[in-house]
Amino acid sequence: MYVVVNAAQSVDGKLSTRRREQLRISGEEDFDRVDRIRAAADAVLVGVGTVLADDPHLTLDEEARRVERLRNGRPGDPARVVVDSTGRTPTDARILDDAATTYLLVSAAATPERCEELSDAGAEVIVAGEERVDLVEGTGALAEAGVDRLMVEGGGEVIYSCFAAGVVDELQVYVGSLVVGGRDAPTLADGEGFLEEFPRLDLTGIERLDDGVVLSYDVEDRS
Ligand SMILES: NC(=O)c1ccc[n+]([C@@H]2O[C@H](COP(=O)([O-])OP(=O)(O)OC[C@H]3O[C@@H](n4cnc5c(N)ncnc54)[C@H](O)[C@@H]3O)[C@@H](O)[C@H]2O)c1
Ligand SMILES: Nc1nc(=O)c(N)c(NC[C@H](O)[C@H](O)[C@H](O)COP(=O)(O)O)[nH]1
Repeated sequence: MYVVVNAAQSVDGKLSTRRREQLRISGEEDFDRVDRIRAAADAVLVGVGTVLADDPHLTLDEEARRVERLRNGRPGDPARVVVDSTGRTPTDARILDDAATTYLLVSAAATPERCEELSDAGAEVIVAGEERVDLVEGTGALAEAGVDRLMVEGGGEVIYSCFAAGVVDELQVYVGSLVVGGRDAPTLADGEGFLEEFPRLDLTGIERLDDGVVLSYDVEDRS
């Protein structure tokens, strides 16, 4: 499986404000770039923190891209994936509508009752890990379900865990020209943080879009 992480951050590395409310960092050109990455992916993954904060839909904005996928024998929209240890995704979340398949990666900490409620609401529930979702196991299960190309759209906790699990191949970051600040605002990679063996990146592209810049990287020595 090939995994590409995409996020939009302020110049000081924040994904949103300290209130963890959705913040529009990207402009039109960058959202179009995001839509292109989604269109190339078999599935788009977010953490439950992002579902609770943003209630994202994660489908394609551009109808022509949906038509092109269908013409190539693929589902019109990529599948959606939520990393959600205990199954906190609301059953009326937009991500659970019938626009595309939605996988919920839960851990053994999710009760069977909650898993049943979520599968009744339309989710394909996959158990991976004991307390928290194990992303090596979870991405392995997605690969078995036919996901060859996975896009990770955040948030900061899940992006950190993807790097810690060694599953990331590529990172694209849009740096918007604003300062958000706040020691508690989510950043590109939160979690516990690395003390050694920092993931090293190879800068492959710099592009000016809207009033910001897209930085593209390959991950070196993916384990
Ligand atoms: N600017 C952007 O590109 C962008 C993208 C996505 C989200 N966001 C913002 O980020 C914030 C949400 O990010 P976040 O970091 O709070 O949440 P997140 O989306 O990264 O979800 C984290 C949650 O997932 C669950 N989880 C289960 N297993 C896990 C594992 N192995 N590793 C990590 N998490 C695991 C935990 O409940 C954890 O709290 C919101 O404010 C949202 O608006 C911004
Ligand atoms: N690329 C990008 N630029 C931003 O400025 C921003 N706030 C996000 N945020 C990502 C987050 O995951 C959002 O929830 C989804 O971008 C919403 O996706 P939908 O439109 O509902 O499909 N992403």
